[in-house]
Amino acid sequence: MIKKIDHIGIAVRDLAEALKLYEGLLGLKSIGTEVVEEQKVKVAFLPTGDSEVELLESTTPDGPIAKFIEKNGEGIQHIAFRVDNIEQRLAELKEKGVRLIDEKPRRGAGGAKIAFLHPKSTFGVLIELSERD
Ligand SMILES: C[C@@H](C(=O)O)C(=O)SCCNC(=O)CCNC(=O)[C@H](O)C(C)(C)COP(=O)(O)OP(=O)(O)OC[C@H]1O[C@@H](n2cnc3c(N)ncnc32)[C@H](O)[C@@H]1OP(=O)(O)O
Ligand SMILES: [Co+2]
Repeated sequence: MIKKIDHIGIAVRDLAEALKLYEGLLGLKSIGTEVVEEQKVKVAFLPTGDSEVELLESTTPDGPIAKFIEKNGEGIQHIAFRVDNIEQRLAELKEKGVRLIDEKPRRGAGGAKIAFLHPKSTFGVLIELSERD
């Protein structure tokens, strides 16, 4: 079902400041920033081998990233797994009793189809499933 870790999502207050560390000091290279309106985030993706780091800054005080930082401070907010046939994966997980945040895929960064599983049903980790061509 899962092909690889697609990305690790890290919530930050200030994307430009975070890039100074990830690019300037750690030497990763952002492949570009993008606003994903539906998720109320501005993101940058930095490839690390076969997986990526996703830095997320909130675009509004009430978005999921702003709420996460308010409660927990900055840090790892989700892990994303690459899957095929996301609709079928979601249907199977739902049938097995896993709590879905998204019953149907939404559009994520780069046009990927994404859907989140609720951390209360995944041992405390917010899991994103991601399918892209
Ligand atoms: C652009 C895209 C892409 O990659 O393409 C993205 O990644 S967008 C990435 C940003 N988008 C998202 O995260 C969308 C999916 N997330 C959501 O729908 C929400 O953030 C929820 C995960 C449902 C949390 O909602 P909300 O903050 O309203 O609820 P809450 O604070 O009362 O949290 C309910 C319980 O879940 C826990 N909880 C909340 N967020 C968590 C997280 N990130 N990891 C682990 N646990 C978490 C809380 O501690 C709480 O547990 P206790 O009750 O024990 O205290
Ligand atoms: Co993500």
